[in-house]
Amino acid sequence: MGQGRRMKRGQGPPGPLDESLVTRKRKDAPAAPVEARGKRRRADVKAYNEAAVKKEAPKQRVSKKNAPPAPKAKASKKAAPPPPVDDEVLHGDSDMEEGADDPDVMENGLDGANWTGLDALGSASDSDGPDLEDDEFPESGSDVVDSDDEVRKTGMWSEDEDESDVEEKLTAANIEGLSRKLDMQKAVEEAEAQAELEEAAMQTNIAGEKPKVFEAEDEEGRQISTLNVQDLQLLRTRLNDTIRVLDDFKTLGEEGRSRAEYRAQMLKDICAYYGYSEFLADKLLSLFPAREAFAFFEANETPRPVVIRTNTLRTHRRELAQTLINRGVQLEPVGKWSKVGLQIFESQVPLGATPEYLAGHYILQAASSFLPVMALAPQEHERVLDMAAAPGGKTTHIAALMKNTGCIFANDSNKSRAKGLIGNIHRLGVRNTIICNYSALEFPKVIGGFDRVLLDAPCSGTGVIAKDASVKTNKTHADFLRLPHLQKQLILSAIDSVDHASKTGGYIVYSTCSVTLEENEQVVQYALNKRPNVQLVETGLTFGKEGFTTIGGKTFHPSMKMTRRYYPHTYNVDGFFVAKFKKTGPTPLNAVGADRSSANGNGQVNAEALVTEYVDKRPIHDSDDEDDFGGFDEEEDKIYIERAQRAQLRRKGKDPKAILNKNKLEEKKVKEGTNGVEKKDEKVGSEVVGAKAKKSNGEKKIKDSKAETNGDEKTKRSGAEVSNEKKSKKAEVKANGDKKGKQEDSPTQSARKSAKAGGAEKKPRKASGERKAKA
Ligand SMILES: C[S@@+](CC[C@H](N)C(=O)[O-])C[C@H]1O[C@@H](n2cnc3c(N)ncnc32)[C@H](O)[C@@H]1O
Repeated sequence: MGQGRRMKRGQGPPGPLDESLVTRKRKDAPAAPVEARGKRRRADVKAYNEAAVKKEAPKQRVSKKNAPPAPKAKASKKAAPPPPVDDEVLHGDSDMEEGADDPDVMENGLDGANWTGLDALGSASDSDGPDLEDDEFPESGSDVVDSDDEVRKTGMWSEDEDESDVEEKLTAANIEGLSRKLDMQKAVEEAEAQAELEEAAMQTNIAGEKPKVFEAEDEEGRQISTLNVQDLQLLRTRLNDTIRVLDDFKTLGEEGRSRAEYRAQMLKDICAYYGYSEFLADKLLSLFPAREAFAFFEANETPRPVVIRTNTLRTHRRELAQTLINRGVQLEPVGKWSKVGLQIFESQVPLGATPEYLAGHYILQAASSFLPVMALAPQEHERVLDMAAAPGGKTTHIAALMKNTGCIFANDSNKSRAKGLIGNIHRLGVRNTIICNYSALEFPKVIGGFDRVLLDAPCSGTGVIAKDASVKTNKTHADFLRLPHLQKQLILSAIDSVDHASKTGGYIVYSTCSVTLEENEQVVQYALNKRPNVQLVETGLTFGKEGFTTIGGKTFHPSMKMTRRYYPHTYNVDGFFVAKFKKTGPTPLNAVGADRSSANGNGQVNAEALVTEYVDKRPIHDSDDEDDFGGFDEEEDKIYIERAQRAQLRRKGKDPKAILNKNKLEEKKVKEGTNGVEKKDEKVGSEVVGAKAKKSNGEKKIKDSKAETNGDEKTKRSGAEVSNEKKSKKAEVKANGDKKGKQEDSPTQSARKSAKAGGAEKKPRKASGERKAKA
């Protein structure tokens, strides 16, 4: 925890829920701006929001001292009108099992702070799909997968109630608990607001007077640069003054001082006040105008609301809400933008240990983590790859949207995290998911041809500083080289793993819980440069700021505005980034040189491209359009396939010679016409051995891929002197023994390499050498 955070008033465990907001929310239209409250930080954020709306420099200081009196929300239970008719849903992202280090993991603290309100963010996107509709109005015998009927039938809502009835009752049940707290909260806030006003009256600069930001000493003669714990208030005052000046530099700037000097002072003060390293504070400060940056840093000091996502594979939202309310949980739907989430205001039971939690009726998940999955919009019966899936918040959401149909490959390179993924998948009743433990860089060699791919990339976590304050100080320049490099490689893997010809999909979603350019726009731009066969498309998300097209002298492709940015200070969600691509065609052979650098004024992407080792991750296509990728050498493939078959059969204790000879005989017959139609795929026992069989399903694909790899490796190891019988025999034994078969090249790649290395005619010779060796 940084110094600033430690020292700051009101820091530490999440504060109590400000229920005045809840009441206000019920009273006001959902999209109404949240009223300022007594707490200093929130007043600052409000001031920022107001300034942004009015687009004029605030005349007064922004701090709590200067904030206008906060209108008090009426706390009375009676005063609360019925809730909006539209059903809002709350959801969260990660599970408690997800581990404290996971950005998705929610803190246990409950804080209702919601100054812009998750409920004011537009309506749920289509991607929440019919599941969610069902969730709203479940019929008996609906699509709930597991039998938790006893939990579901609670009598709060009868079958024939309409939506508004349901909402009214849900609200009524909640409001009783909420209003008690509201009364207490109201009294505290009024006292606090009054104190702040008095304090502000004493300290506010006279309007129009130029703030003296660069005074070396405060009025008591202390050096401002050596401000200590007791001087936080002074630091804050100076921060406010600096921001005022930067807002209206012409009028308020001191003579002889440049903007850069004020900015440098602000940077210094932010580091001191909030406890950031100068490196990171500078990076974050550069993303926003001064006032907005301040709001961002402020928001990072407050926990985000606790949210749970209803698992529609097991229950319906309103039934879950009813059950939890009965257990003493105060909750409310998150907003119209999602139909599966519930925002938790207070709970008398640990949310990670309720019977409903253990039965998989919900998962604790940050609201922002819904967004990439909503953008992905997986369809029933599709094949979906979640490349970095652990601990599974998004995988299980995808499974719910797909109603447990189709097939999800949930991959994570971290074995222990993958175990958490397994746990969540079981708990939530997901049955359409295969878990893998590869580096995602190995895709699509592991398996490709997906309808959709989600890459929720490993990142620096600058969007979740409220959850993990260590990010403030532990991120270095090296991290912002290493992570973007990995992200760039991963995004190419993601693109190459998608089937551009998918009838229902062909989409890739890239997301991070970071707000830096390096991990977001620059990665997306890199993908556009390297893969001209993708383009950005709308995410379908109903809120979020547009991605940057120009910032700080950098220029990105105009379509970057279709990406979405989320910030704690604008939406009260974790900082997040979401981009959606559509793959429009196969990756061309000249992908390395593919360049859209005209879109990038600073040439940065190209420079990076030069130092980025190109890894060919084009999909191993098995369809008829393989020629698009340079074509196959059938003869050569046959040799590889045979080797793989032999190895496979030997592993199974069968005699490869006998079986393969028999096959050859049959093949000969077929070719001679003795056997009717020419067959391409043949079977040995129950094993599919034809290269083209891999298109039939994922499992077969993996088998073939492994088999091919064995053959490939063997070729490599035997080298150009395969005529040496001993060597090739050894190589074969080695390759066959390598059951796991660390995958290296696909047959296509291998063919390309060998063609480059010295002509196709060499290969058959090698192979015949090996055959001789075996004989
Ligand atoms: C942001 S987290 C994913 C959170 C997950 N999508 C969810 O919703 O629960 C990033 C994950 O990437 C994994 N990871 C890091 N490098 C990887 C790689 N090269 N291949 C696959 N996964 C990787 C990490 O282990 C981590 O679990």
